[in-house]
Amino acid sequence: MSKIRVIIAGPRGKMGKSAVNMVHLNEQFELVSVLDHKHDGKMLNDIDGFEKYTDIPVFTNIEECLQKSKADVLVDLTTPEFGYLHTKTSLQYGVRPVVGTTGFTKTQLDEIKQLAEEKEIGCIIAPNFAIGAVLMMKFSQMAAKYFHNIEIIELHHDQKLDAPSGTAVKTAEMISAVRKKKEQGHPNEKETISGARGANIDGMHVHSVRLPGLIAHQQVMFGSEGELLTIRHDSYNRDSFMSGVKLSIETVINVSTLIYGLENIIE
Ligand SMILES: NC(=O)C1=CN([C@@H]2O[C@H](COP(=O)(O)OP(=O)(O)OC[C@H]3O[C@@H](n4cnc5c(N)ncnc54)[C@H](O)[C@@H]3O)[C@@H](O)[C@H]2O)C=CC1
Ligand SMILES: O=C(O)C1=N[C@H](C(=O)O)C[C@H](O)C1
Repeated sequence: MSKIRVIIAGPRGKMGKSAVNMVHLNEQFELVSVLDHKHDGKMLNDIDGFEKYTDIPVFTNIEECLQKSKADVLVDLTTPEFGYLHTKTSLQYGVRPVVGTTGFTKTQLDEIKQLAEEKEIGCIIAPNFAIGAVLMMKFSQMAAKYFHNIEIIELHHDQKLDAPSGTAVKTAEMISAVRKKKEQGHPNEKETISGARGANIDGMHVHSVRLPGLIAHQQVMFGSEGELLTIRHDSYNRDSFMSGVKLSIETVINVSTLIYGLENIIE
């Protein structure tokens, strides 16, 4: 069987570095190029820390990268603004996106879905690639059938650009799909300082903590009379996300629509 040809966008980032290594170590994948916003025309092994990855060109222009690389899959681990541009352009060129980048709006997700369906090629957008985090979301969805009072607390490193996290938004969406419509807290509740009750997604409140030293953590708290259920997941390093990236690359080759969330592909 021929190898799956992969481009990684954002190779020098925290996630990008782990993804470059994972693709390099997997025999069924071939890293054909990387998309960066610097180092155009260089080879990846010219960049400090990447000496062992030979014969991999660096592009800064997405269209040139897609035209020259003959790739099957583009893995995007960049920023909300560029991740969206890369995903759309990749679909336009018939290269299947696997997107870990978070912070897309609902409208952007709808546009991407429409484009993937028009082009009849797969696209996977996974707000969280860690299997434990996907289980945390699924368990939260199960618990929400029995506990209707829910607060979500997500905790991340202080370099994160988007808040709330993609995982928190996805968790709230999955809960909303099974929970009767409900506004959390007292009906007459008033914030004396704006933001005190966090973001409100379908009546659920989401609190974003940003601190150096943290990686990626979330707890979903379910309160009821005399009891509290807390479902928590912690990622302690970026390798925790790599089995999900690998599964997504393998899966995106065989689908022809947008899959939003790894819970739709893990059994
Ligand atoms: N789905 C998941 O499981 C996970 C998703 N993420 C998301 O992945 C994204 C990246 O996260 P980190 O690696 O922690 O961030 P980071 O800031 O360490 O890396 C982002 C990289 O993107 C690069 N970049 C920026 N603009 C670019 C452009 N126009 N073209 C190419 N590269 C560009 C930057 O140079 C940087 O190296 C974020 O949106 C984050 O929320 C992070 C961890 C897990
Ligand atoms: O920026 C991060 O680090 C992470 N982002 C994703 C999110 O927004 O949920 C996934 C994970 O939480 C790490």
